[in-house]
Amino acid sequence: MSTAQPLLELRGVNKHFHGGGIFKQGRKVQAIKQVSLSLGARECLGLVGESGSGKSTLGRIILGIEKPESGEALFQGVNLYGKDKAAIRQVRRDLQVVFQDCFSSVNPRMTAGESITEPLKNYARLSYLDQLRTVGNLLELVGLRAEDACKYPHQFSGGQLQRVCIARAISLRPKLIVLDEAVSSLDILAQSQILELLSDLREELDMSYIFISHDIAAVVQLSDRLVVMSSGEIVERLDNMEEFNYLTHPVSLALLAAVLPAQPENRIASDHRVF
Ligand SMILES: Nc1ncnc2c1ncn2[C@@H]1O[C@H](COP(=O)(O)OP(=O)(O)OP(=O)(O)O)[C@@H](O)[C@H]1O
Repeated sequence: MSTAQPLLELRGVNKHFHGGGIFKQGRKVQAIKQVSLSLGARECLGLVGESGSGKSTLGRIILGIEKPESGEALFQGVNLYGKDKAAIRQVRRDLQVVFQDCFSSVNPRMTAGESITEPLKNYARLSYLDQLRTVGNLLELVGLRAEDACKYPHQFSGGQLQRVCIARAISLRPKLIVLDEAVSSLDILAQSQILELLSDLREELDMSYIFISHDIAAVVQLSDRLVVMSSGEIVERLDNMEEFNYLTHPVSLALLAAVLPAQPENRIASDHRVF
C-alpha cells in the first residue's frame, strides 16, 4: 500500500443544522454523519446522492467554508479548521470550486476577464499586461477566445459561461476543484463538452476533482471512484468504476434507474445494467 499522504482526507466528519423559519426551535438535521474519505493527487471522486443527502454540505466542508462539529478535514496535511491560519491560507489557494449556476456565480457587471482575474488578485500582484496575457491563455485553455475577455455574462451561452467559471477556478492552478453539480444546468451537448474539457484539463494541469452530482451517468464519465450518499452518510463506495453495474444499495439503484434508457428494448439484459 502506498504511504503517500492523500491530497484530501476527511476523518469521521459530522455536521448538523437546526431548522429555521418560524420553527426556530425546530428539528435538528444531521446533514453529515461520520463521513470519512480520502482523495489522491490527480484523482476524481464522484459524490452522488438524492436531493438533501448532504452532497453540497460535504463539498463546503471540503472547501473549508462549513465548519464541521466534529471530525477532521485535512487538505495537503493541513487541518482546514485548525489553528494554523497561515497554513490554511496557503493551502486554500489550491482549493477551488465550480458551481451549478454559472450566471449567479459571476458578477453581471464584470467582464469575463475581470471575473477570471479576481482570485489571482488575492494572491499575486500582476501588471496589466500580465493580466491580459494570463486571461487570454486561460480562455483559450477552456476553449474560448482571448477576445471573449471583454464580454459580459449575458453575452455568453450557459456552456460558454461555465467555461469562464472553469477558467476562473483554474487561474491559480489549484490541486483540487470541487465541481458542485457543475454540468447539471446545461443541455446534453454542452454537458458532454464540459465533461470532456474537465477531463482534458485534469490531465493537463494535474488536478483532482470532487464531482458532486445527482446524475450518476455524468459522474461515471469523469470519475475514477464513486461514493453514494444518503441522509448524510456514505452508503456505498465503488473503487473500480468498471464495476458500477454491480452497485447494490437501494439508493444507488434508484440513481441508476433514473438514467435508464426510456425504451425497455434498449436496456441491457441484467436488471440494472445501464451503460
Ligand atoms: N444552511 C442550512 N441550514 C439548515 N439546513 C441546511 C442548511 N444547509 C443544508 N441544510 C440541510 O442539510 C441537508 C443536506 O443538504 P445539502 O444541500 O447538503 O444536500 P444535497 O445533497 O446537496 O441536496 P441537493 O442535491 O438538493 O442540493 C438537507 O436536509 C438540507 O435541508
